[in-house]
Amino acid sequence: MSDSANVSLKTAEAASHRTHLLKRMLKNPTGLVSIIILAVIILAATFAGVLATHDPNYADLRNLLQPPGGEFILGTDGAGHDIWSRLLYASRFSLLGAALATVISAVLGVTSGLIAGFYGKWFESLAAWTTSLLMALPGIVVLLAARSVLGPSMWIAMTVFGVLLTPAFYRLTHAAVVGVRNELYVDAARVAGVKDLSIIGRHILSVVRAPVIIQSAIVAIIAIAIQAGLGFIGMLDQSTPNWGSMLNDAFSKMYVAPIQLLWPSAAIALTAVGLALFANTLRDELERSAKPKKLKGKAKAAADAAIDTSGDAPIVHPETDALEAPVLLDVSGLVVGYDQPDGSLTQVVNGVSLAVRKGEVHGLIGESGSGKTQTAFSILGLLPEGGRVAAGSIVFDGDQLTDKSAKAMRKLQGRRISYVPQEPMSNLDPSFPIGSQLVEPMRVTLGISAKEAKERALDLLAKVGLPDPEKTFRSYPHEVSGGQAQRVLIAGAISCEPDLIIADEPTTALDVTVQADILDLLRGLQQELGVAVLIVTHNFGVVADLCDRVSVMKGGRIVETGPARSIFAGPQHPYTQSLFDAILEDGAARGALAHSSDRHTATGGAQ
Ligand SMILES: Nc1ncnc2c1ncn2[C@@H]1O[C@H](COP(=O)(O)OP(=O)(O)OP(=O)(O)O)[C@@H](O)[C@H]1O
Repeated sequence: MSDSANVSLKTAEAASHRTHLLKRMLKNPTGLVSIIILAVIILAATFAGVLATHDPNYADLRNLLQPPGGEFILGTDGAGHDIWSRLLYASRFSLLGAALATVISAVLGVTSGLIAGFYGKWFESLAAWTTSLLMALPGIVVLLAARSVLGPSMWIAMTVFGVLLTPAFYRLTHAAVVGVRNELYVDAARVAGVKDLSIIGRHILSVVRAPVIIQSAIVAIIAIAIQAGLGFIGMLDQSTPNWGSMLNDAFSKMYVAPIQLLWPSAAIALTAVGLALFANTLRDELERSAKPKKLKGKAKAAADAAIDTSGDAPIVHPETDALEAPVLLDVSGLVVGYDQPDGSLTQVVNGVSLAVRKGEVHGLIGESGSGKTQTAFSILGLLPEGGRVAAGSIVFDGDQLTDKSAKAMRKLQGRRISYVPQEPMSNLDPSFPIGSQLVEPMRVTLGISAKEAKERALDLLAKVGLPDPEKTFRSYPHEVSGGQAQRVLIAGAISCEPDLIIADEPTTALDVTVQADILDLLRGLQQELGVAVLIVTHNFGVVADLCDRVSVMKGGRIVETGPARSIFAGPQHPYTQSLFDAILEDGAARGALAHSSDRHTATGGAQ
């Protein structure tokens, strides 16, 4: 596609996104109310010259304090001004003043927050110092001082006020940017040569967008209130009507014509309500459009009706050993999918069936993207947002898991089904010592005391081969190696004596020698505890080392399944053959599957 075609496609997409956003805002009752309120106020301010029935500054001394109606729609004030006309011009004045303060504080605060957060260094120190200084200044005193030095102009007051409120935007932008500046995707974009401005625009602005929208509404509302306050005490230019001076006039005639207080008060209150509701709805709708959509009712039924599980049946190898153990986990016809905005379902697992017997190690092997993790996450009840089990069943020890609520699943997670993740480091919280991360789950799940949980944690750390359990217990995650962190997570996984451990590529993030030790550890523990293991891998070497049974996945389907030794002896599906060839090219499997029915045992020290 040519560059110009690309550009026009992007422009069209952006325009359609904006139209969708406006449509969604209008469909949302709160959004609709806020848009109506703000539209009325903005239109009144814009067309004040047309809508006003009198000159806002013309004082008709024959018509003081007239009630609403007739020639004077909202009556006249104590000086004979037409309230309707003054209210219209005052709206223009107040809205523009609030917009000026908001734009100044947002532009200064967001820009400095982005630069300080993204680049740090001296600018961050300078910005932090300036922010602290601005926050220490008493705002109203500065405004009064500015008024006496620079005059009664509302524009000057709102400019000063905008600068004073800069820290509000700076702090939230800075905090959000610091939170994402070291994310791996930001590093990856930097390494890929993406320019800083593009990284900020694409990865960082999207993070600060929501809080900035809410902050803008808050600042605009405060600016309107401050303006009204300054007008009320007569600190603003008297030649231009403003809501504050109208309030002051009404206040002084409160006992004679109390209704006059209503008009400027209603204008201020309605504007504040309109801005707050508008910002909330805009933020919600923007966030909603960034999240995957969950289909409901008829749309869900239609998507489910279109589920496609067609495809070749898997090659099933006959049982070579008479396995006596009963089935612990029975997955049947599992379909996992992600609902799409157009009402369709993107299937990522297409009718997977597999069974894991008590005490057996079942390998789920396949290329990247074949659906192994999605299958494992469905069993754990941990599918990412937007994903769902669209068909099929997952029966664990006689219990149907697909019907269970998230709360009911939490009773199984950790206690009866535990999980060993792929990336040990990102699964430990860097803010807490390792010991507390083992102790807390045990206290909650097993209901034991802190002392008992600590003793148990130290035993477990010793059991998973960590040379100095006391030291590891006190260490923070950054103080241990990747291999040690994985041992800690394995200790966590067995801490509540589960019936099934789901290990998702538990050695992928580790170096080769550590991988071997972790596999040895898993095998040793599995044999000692008799726990069933479903191990996700893309490596037949791991299968050779650990597994009794294997299911080979490709494109969301199981293509071949059976006892590991039988598949090793004669892989039948071309895809299984290619996976098998890959391991032979890399070197022989460590396991002794090809020679013996006993999986070999080796020892390895902690890394
Ligand atoms: N949150 C998501 N939304 C939509 N599709 C997803 C999501 N997560 C995964 N997928 C899709 O599901 C498919 C299967 O992914 P899965 O993570 O199960 O693969 P995998 O076999 O475990 O691969 P790997 O070995 O790389 O982890 C992929 O095509 C992926 O694009």
